[in-house]
Order: sequence, then structure tokens, then C-alpha cells
Amino acid sequence: MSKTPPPVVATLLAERADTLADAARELAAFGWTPATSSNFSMRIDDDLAAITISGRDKGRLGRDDIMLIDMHGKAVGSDHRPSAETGLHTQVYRRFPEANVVLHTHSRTQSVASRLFASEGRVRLEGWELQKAIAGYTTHESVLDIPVFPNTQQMPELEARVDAWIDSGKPLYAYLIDGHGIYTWGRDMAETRRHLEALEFLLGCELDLRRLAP
Ligand SMILES: CSC[C@@H](O)[C@@H](O)C(=O)COP(=O)(O)O
Ligand SMILES: [Zn+2]
Repeated sequence: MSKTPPPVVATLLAERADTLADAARELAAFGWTPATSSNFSMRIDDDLAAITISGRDKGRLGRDDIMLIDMHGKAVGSDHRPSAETGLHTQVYRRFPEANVVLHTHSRTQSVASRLFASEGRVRLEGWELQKAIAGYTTHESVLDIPVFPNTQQMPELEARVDAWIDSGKPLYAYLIDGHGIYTWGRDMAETRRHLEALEFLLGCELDLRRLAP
């Protein structure tokens, strides 16, 4: 096991774990984390984050289901295996210094939308009042693109696609993975929850539009 973290980090880890477990329980109650899917994390400082241990039931998380990692995804002070998708979390913390929380869920709406829009490479949100729930958006008269990346079990491949999107200069607040789910982030839990709930709603609206006005 790697070095035991100092007491101050252990205290912060426990605090983050409580916040993550509370949020996860609520998201699971919405039905967005079926069959142990989804993963959640919070930044602790520039070098460390708290993240869900791989394979745990996200609706029943306690402090023991959250572990410490460094920003390369390596376990710190634990023999447990962090989320299989840890690399996607640490990438957000590296690329967006203002981000302190990452939420990834597998709702039915997110999953269906990811399949339906995969061929277009993105979901274009335009004209919806709820776009204003995304940090920095002040009007429905804006365009909010949510990219859809191909699914893969190779996290470095996904990370490279996310990096390419960011490096092209296009804004990124969230992304879908084809047949998989959504990733979004924010400055704190409240903002990240707001992003996730708004995007779930907006994806549902886009699906309804395709259904009703194909
Ligand atoms: C149970 S299938 C879903 C997983 O493959 C994965 O996509 C996921 O979201 C949860 O993985 P985890 O390793 O528990 O963080
Ligand atoms: Zn997943």
C-alpha cells in the first residue's frame, strides 16, 4: 500500500466521501446508476482527489466506498481499485483547474441519446431556457454542443478524444460516450448536480422532439 495520507487529508477525504455518498444516493434514486454503473469524484487539492471504488453499488455508498487517488489515477493509502474510468476524472481536474467535482451517470435518457446522436458526433442544444443552468450560459439564444465520443474500454483512447476536443478550442461542459452515459463537472457539488440534471432534462427533450417531429 502507498504511504498513509496525513490526518488533514484523511479528514478532507471523509468530508468528500460523505458529500459524494449523499449525491450518489439521490442520483441512484432517480434510476441513473443502474447495476453498479456510474462513478463520482471530488478534488481534494492540486494533487489528490476522492473517487468511488470500482464496482460498488452507487446507491449504497458509505465512507469505505470512496478512496484517495493522485492526479495520475494511482491509489493513495489504499489497496482498493479506483473506478475503471478514473482517467476521465483526473483528466477533467488537469484540464479544468476550476473543476472540483466530476459526476458520471448511466441514465436511460443519456444512454439512448448517446446512441441516437453518435453518428452526428454531438447533441446540439439550442433555444432551450434550461441551457442557462450551465455555468456561463446566460440566454436560450446560445448553442451548447455536447460531444458524443465512441465507447472504448481503453481509457487513454477516450482521454485523447476529449483532449482533442478541448485543444480545438471548442467549449466543453459535458460529454456523452456512445452507448454508455454522460460525464459532467463543475466548481462544486451544487453546480455539478445542476449541470447533470439540466443535461438529463435537455437530452430527454431532444429525444421527445425526434420522436414527435422526426
Ligand atoms: C457495471 S457496467 C458500468 C461500468 O463498466 C462503468 O462504465 C461504470 O460506470 C462503473 O465502473 P466503476 O469501475 O464501478 O467506476
Ligand atoms: Zn460508466
